[in-house]
Amino acid sequence: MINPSNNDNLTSLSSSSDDVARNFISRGLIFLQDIQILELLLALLVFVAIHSLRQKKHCGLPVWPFLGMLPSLVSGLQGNMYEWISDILCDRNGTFEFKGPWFSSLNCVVTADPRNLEHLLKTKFPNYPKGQYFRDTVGDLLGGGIFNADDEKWHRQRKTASIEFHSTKFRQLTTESLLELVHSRLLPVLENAVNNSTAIDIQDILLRLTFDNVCMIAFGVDPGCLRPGLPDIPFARAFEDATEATLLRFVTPTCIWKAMRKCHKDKKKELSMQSEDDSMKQRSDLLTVFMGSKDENGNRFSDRFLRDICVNFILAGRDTSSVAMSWFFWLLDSHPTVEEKIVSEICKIIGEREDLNTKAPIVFRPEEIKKMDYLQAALSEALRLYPSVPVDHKEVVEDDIFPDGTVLKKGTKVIYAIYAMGRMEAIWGSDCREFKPERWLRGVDGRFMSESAYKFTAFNGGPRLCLGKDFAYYQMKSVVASILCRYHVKVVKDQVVVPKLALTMYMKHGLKVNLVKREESELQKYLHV
Ligand code: HEM
Repeated sequence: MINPSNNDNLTSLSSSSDDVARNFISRGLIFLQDIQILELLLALLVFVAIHSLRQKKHCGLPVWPFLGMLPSLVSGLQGNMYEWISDILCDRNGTFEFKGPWFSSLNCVVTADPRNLEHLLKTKFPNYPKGQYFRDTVGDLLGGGIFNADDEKWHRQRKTASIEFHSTKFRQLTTESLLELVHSRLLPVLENAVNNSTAIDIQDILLRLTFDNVCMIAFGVDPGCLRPGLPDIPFARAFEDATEATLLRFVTPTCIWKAMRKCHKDKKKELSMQSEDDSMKQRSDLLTVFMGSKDENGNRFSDRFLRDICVNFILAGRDTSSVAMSWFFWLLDSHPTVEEKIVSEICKIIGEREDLNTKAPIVFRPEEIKKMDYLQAALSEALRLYPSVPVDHKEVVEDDIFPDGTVLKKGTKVIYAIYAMGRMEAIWGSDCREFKPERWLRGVDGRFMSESAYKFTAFNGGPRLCLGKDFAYYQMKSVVASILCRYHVKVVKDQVVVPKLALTMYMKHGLKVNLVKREESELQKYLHV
């Protein structure tokens, strides 16, 4: 208790009341400071909100101080990124400028305007190379290979590969290897699944098929991914890991290089033996052709460069067509009339055979595959809506202006949104989101008519048009026709189908299907129309 007569007590009373006052003042000051900080934060928030709202009206997307459009990109990444880009591009009449955070190199121009595509892929081709940024990102995996090369380095590879792709020997190799793969490997695996009544992941099976096929074409070696039991192949797994790692820029794909080095050392040994043994069958795979070629100085290509060539070709031809077929089968599941028309076309073509034997298993001939116009239209329509390469990119060398008026500064990155292009009413009309193979057919006899490569950009366009386009169509038509004339492909209930965020548009969860044998009577019905 406090005694008023006691000085000490009084002193202590007065000092404690001073303390209380001091405490009170300092707390008040802290409180005021807190309020000021709060006010400041509130003011900043209001500023940012007003700023972003004003920007939204101005540019289509909010541009946040320091962060640019990053918050919108992050929220776009939560859902379907490609749909998000498509919506913005439709809203912005085909082109928009993405502003990344100030500390990043994400600034770029995104376009889906065919006039701009023609400009950058053809008219001003030298001004739009892949560029340093791309080379730095994927250089560890692609090295100096065709995908990663520009200018003379690209031109040299393109010329050699182009001659090879158009040679009779190469066409023969691709046709024969595909026939073998379909009949000795794909169909037995499918038949096995039918007999065991098991659902299969058709995307996985098709990826295995095209991986084996492209390895046979690129360096004459069959890795055997598509076999009963669907074995895990370390080389294929290493390739997958390395491409995924490249996307994330955490790359050290030594495992691939070791595998590639081994393949091509074996090939060197084989070639040296070949010169000794003339009776050995002549090989016509890409590696053999490049090993026999010389550079502009008359020197043989280095081992490292040959390895890059192989990696690039595998990457180009490995997943693109299998992924396209997977999306195609998924679309077909909900479009039975399209399926009926494809089967009817196949049967009609088979029915024209003079030596038709309805009891023998159907093995398509190359000239029959080429006649399948409706099937080609249906595959093109699937690729229009689900292009295997959903976005691609270039870098601006010198300041330029796009035909739509967009100003481009030297060094700007340009993204062309192939997926979004299939969803632009301005390009394909109001039914652009519908799966309609008929839009590719012309005339009374319904012949397939290709579209401008700057409108339908699934295979790129201009001097860098996909080198494997004809082969890819041939491969996809052979595989699809061989499956559809034997089975109905039914997607399992509750299958979630969404694209994976990667350089190639895989289905994130694969595509589980049940195969149902097609009745003989159904084929007979079409055979006699
Ligand atoms: C549906 C199947 C395919 C699609 C949609 C497709 C699409 C493309 C695209 C978009 C490009 C341009 C890539 C870029 O420059 O960034 C390209 C280039 C290329 N494709 Fe394909 N492709 C397919 C199948 C194939 C196949 C099966 C092969 C080979 C066996 C192949 C070989 C190439 C090559 C070598 C290039 C590089 C051309 C160059 O840069 O000059 N493609 N392809």
